[in-house]
Amino acid sequence: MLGTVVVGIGTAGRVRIRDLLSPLSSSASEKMTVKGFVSRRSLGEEQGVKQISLEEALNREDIEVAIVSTENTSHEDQIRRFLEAGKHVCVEYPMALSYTAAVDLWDLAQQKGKVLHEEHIELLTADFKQLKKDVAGKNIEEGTLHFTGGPLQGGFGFPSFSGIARLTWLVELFGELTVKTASLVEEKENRYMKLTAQLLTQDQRPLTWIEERGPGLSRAKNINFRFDTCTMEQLPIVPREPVGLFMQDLNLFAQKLLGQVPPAQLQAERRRILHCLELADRIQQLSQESA
Ligand SMILES: NC(=O)C1=CN([C@@H]2O[C@H](COP(=O)(O)OP(=O)(O)OC[C@H]3O[C@@H](n4cnc5c(N)ncnc54)[C@H](O)[C@@H]3O)[C@@H](O)[C@H]2O)C=CC1
Ligand SMILES: C=CC1=C(C)/C(=C/c2[nH]c(/C=C3N=C(/C=C4\NC(=O)C(C)=C4C=C)C(C)=C\3CCC(=O)O)c(CCC(=O)O)c2C)NC1=O
Repeated sequence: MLGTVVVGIGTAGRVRIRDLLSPLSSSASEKMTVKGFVSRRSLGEEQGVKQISLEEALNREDIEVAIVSTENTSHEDQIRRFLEAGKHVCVEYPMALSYTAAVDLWDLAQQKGKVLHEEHIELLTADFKQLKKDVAGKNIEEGTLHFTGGPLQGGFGFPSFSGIARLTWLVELFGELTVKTASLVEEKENRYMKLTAQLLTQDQRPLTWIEERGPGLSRAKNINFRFDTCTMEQLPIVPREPVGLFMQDLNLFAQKLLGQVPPAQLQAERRRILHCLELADRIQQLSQESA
């Protein structure tokens, strides 16, 4: 059994503990067992699981795996510590708030011979899986992905990083991209922000990504994809799948821990993750230059 610690008890961390306590039967995650959790607050217990200190989590030999579910600004440091301590790491996206930090972390994981896995539940949703099928084989001429949501608490980093899931959608659908322009409108007093990035596909087709957050904005993604043969103006409407998103991700991570994921798939994932973080970095740079 792979002893596991969960770090950070927010929405994601609680779901991680829940899933570890009742893994999907006959799945790789049955090989994981939760040994404790780490929090900066004194919580004592969570779902019957005991709080332990970060030091204990790093030093205990029966803990081989860490799931990092804290706010984004602390991911890099926590991943580094757990990898240095010889643990495998699963981190909620984004793994870091700069491209160079992410490259360093992947190098460290390789050097230590440990699995580094970045969760991407946005790729596991039923609507995305259908969208990917619908887009396959079509030629994009121009497209927009407009995300709206409520304001984020502090610690989530620049919006191209906290919104990496949208960038990851675009890259999964249309291939590697370049950034043409980017700008950020921020009204701190209103807790409002809007990031607009102009991207280009390898065929020089324009894609616009808008990430907009403010009070009263509900969590939604609007698309407008113009292809040579048709236009898509809404996400496919499909029922939710029976297995939860974080549970699907846990299974994928567990399969990596058990060596069941082909190297080519691991490499492709790593390349996509680094590409998206490089785009996020460039978007941040251009936004700050244009400000
Ligand atoms: N909630 C979701 O559905 C998803 C979340 N994620 C990722 O999971 C991670 C955690 O997100 P959530 O659980 O939703 O956030 P959250 O805000 O519910 O939880 C974050 C945890 O960090 C603690 N925290 C935040 N700032 C702190 C500070 N400055 N000092 C001490 N403690 C602090 C909070 O108390 C909480 O325990 C993020 O990286 C996010 O991008 C990724 C995909 C989906
Ligand atoms: C209800 C309040 C609610 C909160 C506070 C919330 C937080 C939240 N959801 C996220 C992603 C996400 N959250 C979800 C889904 C959910 N996540 C949930 O907490 C719930 C209940 C669902 C519904 C099934 C998905 C699928 C993602 C991946 C990114 C995406 O596709 O939008 C993220 C990561 C950053 C981001 O991509 O925006 C945060 C911080 N999501 C919420 O819905």
